[in-house]
Amino acid sequence: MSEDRILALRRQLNQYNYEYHVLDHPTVSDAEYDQLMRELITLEQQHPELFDPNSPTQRVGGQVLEEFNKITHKRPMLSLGDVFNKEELFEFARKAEAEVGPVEYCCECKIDGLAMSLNYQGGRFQYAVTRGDGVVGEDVTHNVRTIKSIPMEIEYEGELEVRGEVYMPKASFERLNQKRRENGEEEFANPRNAAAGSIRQLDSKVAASRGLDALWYHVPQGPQLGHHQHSESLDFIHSLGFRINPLNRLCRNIEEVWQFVEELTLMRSDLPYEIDGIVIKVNDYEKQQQLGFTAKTPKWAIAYKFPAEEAVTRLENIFVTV
Ligand SMILES: CC(C)(CNC(=O)c1ccc(Oc2ccccc2)cc1)c1ccc2c(N)nc(N)nc2n1
Repeated sequence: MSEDRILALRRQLNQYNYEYHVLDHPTVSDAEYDQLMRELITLEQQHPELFDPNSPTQRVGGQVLEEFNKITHKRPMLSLGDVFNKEELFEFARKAEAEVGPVEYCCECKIDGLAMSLNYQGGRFQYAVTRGDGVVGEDVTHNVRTIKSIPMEIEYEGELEVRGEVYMPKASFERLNQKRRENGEEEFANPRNAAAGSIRQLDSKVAASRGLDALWYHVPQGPQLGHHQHSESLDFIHSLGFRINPLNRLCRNIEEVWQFVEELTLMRSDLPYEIDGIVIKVNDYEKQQQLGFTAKTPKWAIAYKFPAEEAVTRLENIFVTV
């Protein structure tokens, strides 16, 4: 029966997407994947009554919007306070530990992309919304659907929100600017601008061509799922089929956090994506609750920011030309 075949093909192709884009471990050849996809496209054309926006066939884009709708976040997407050196970082830790005693920290790369919130209901992807001003963002569902490492179906029946960063890998950025140079178009200044420009395309075929990816780090339901960011929350997000950053690290104290900062400072240029800092979070949710928030930012998390690279490059140029 065609409907059974369509549902089976969708499940199978979603599984192959997960293996290829999340596990980096495909179990079928591209040829076999393409053949199944062609079969599903044909069957869906014969059965328009079975159209499903979450079908694997819809991930290549094709929807062109007139404008972006706005969506109000169910919970605010908070911003982070910044620190710029070791002294300020240690002061952040001293203040937190003065209030709640010794704490462990979860350290995560601060990917230089754009913050995104995904909504799922009944195990199915519903919409994606940008951070915007933290309260209201733009509905970019049609473009986020083309990011193949984002699952369209998850094993979670209730309503779930997952937050993270959509970004353009350095390799995609180089390819895109190479193409723009060849077409005499203006190049993007950096991967962050390129990602923001791509996710704000009204034509999802353009977004689909940009090689965007995403990494996830927050579920507002976190405290209901366990007691720590690392690793219950991160493991939960990963178990649902989302990509999380393997570089996330649990640090037993602020000295270990500083070791991690020094390590990442050295390896930053070799990463496949740009980072503009490291996010350091008090790992225990009860202690996060005790520390609370300022007007706009958590008192239990901080962003350690790297010195801006282009500034360093410019200085080098000045010395070189002199
Ligand atoms: C820590 C948090 C701000 C997420 N947390 C939240 O957004 C958040 C939001 C409401 C919360 O609780 C409230 C619930 C209702 C009202 C107010 C707060 C708790 C956390 C954040 C922000 C940016 C991040 C980034 N660029 N990279 C990584 N790796 N992690 C990041 N983490």
